[in-house]
Amino acid sequence: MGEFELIRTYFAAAPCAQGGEGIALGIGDDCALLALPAGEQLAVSTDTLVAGVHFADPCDPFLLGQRSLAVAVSDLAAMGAHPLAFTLALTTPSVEADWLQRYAQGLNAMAQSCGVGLVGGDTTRGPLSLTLTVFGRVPAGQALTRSGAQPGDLLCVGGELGNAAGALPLVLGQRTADAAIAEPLLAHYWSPQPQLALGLALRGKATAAMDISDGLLADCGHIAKASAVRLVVERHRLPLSAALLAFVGEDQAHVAALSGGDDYVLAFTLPPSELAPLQADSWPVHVVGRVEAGQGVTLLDGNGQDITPAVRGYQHFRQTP
Ligand SMILES: Nc1ncnc2c1ncn2[C@@H]1O[C@H](COP(=O)(O)OP(=O)(O)OP(=O)(O)O)[C@@H](O)[C@H]1O
Ligand SMILES: Cc1ncc(C[n+]2csc(CCOP(=O)(O)O)c2C)c(N)n1
Ligand SMILES: [Mg+2]
Repeated sequence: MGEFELIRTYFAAAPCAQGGEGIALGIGDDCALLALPAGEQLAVSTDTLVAGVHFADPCDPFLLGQRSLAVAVSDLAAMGAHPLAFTLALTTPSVEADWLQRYAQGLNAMAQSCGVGLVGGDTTRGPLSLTLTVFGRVPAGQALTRSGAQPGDLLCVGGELGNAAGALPLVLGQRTADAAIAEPLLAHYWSPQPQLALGLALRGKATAAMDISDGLLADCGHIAKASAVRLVVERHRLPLSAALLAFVGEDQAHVAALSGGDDYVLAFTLPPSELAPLQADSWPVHVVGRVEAGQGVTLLDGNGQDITPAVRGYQHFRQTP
C-alpha cells in the first residue's frame, strides 16, 4: 500500500474526517479551510509524540490513537477554547494494516468525544512519531492565558495529579499490580480526558490557566513567570488517588503529583470569590495553593516549611549535574 492509499483508507475515510463545525474544506487539497464566526479568534497548538520518549513502543495502537489526540486537545481546554479541528502528521517505519486501522479507531474515538474533525496532515516514512496540531475557537479577548494571575488568587487544579506518572512502571512492564490499582492508573496514562468543559466554565473567572504536561511545579513556573507573581503550592492539599497511594506510597505519590507530568489536568488561578460558585455547580476544582507577590514557585509542607525541590518536572534535553 502506498502513501495515498494509506491516507485514503485509514484517515480520509475515518468518521472524524467527514467534516464538522467550522470545517469549510477538509482532507484532500493543499490546505484545509476553517471558518470562524465573527468576533472569534483561532486557537492553535501543536504537540509531537515520539516512540520511546512520549509513549512506550510497542504499545496498543488504539490507546496511542486516543492519547495522541487527547494531549493535543488538552491545550485547547487550557485556553478555554472550543475545539474545531486537527491535523495529523504521521511518521511510521512501515505500513502495518492492523496497526493503522486500530490507531485510526483510537484517534476517531477521542475525536468524537472531543468534537474535533481531522482536516489534514502528512504521512512519511521514518521512526514512529506523531505530530498533532489542534485548532479551536474562542471569543476575542476571552482566552485563558498564563499571564493574568494576581496576588490573592487561589491556585487550583481540575483533578487528581500523579496517576499517569505513577502508571509509568506498569506501562514500561517494570512492575505489575492488581487490576483495582493498575486500571485507574493506566487509564490516566493512555486515555487522559481533556478538560474542555472546565476550560469553557473558567472563561471570565480564572485569571490564568494552563494544562499540566510536565508536572505541577514546572508548569506553575510558567504561570508565575508569565504573570510576574509567586505561586505557593501546599503539598498536603494535593488531590491524590487511592490507587496511586496504594501503588507507590505517600512520598512517591507526592513526587509523581508534583513533578511526574502527563496529567493533562488544568491548573488555574482563581479570585477567592469565584471558588464557591464553581464548586456549587460541581466543577472539579481543588485548591492546592495561592498566588503571592514575588516570583517563582514555592512548595510548602503541612507545617508551612519551604521544601521546594531542585527538580520540578519533565524537561527534554535536561543537563544532568
Ligand atoms: N520549536 C518551536 N518553535 C516555536 N515555538 C515553539 C517551539 N517549541 C515550543 N514552542 C512554543 O513555546 C511555548 C511553550 O511550549 P510547550 O511545548 O512547553 O507548551 P505546551 O504545548 O503547553 O506544553 P506541552 O508540549 O508539554 O503540552 C508554546 O507557546 C509553544 O507553542
Ligand atoms: C515511555 C514514557 N516515558 C516517559 C514519559 C514521561 N514524559 C515524556 S514527555 C513528558 C512531558 C510532556 O512532553 P512534552 O513537553 O514534549 O509535551 C513526560 C512526562 C512518558 N510519557 N512515556
Ligand atoms: Mg500546555
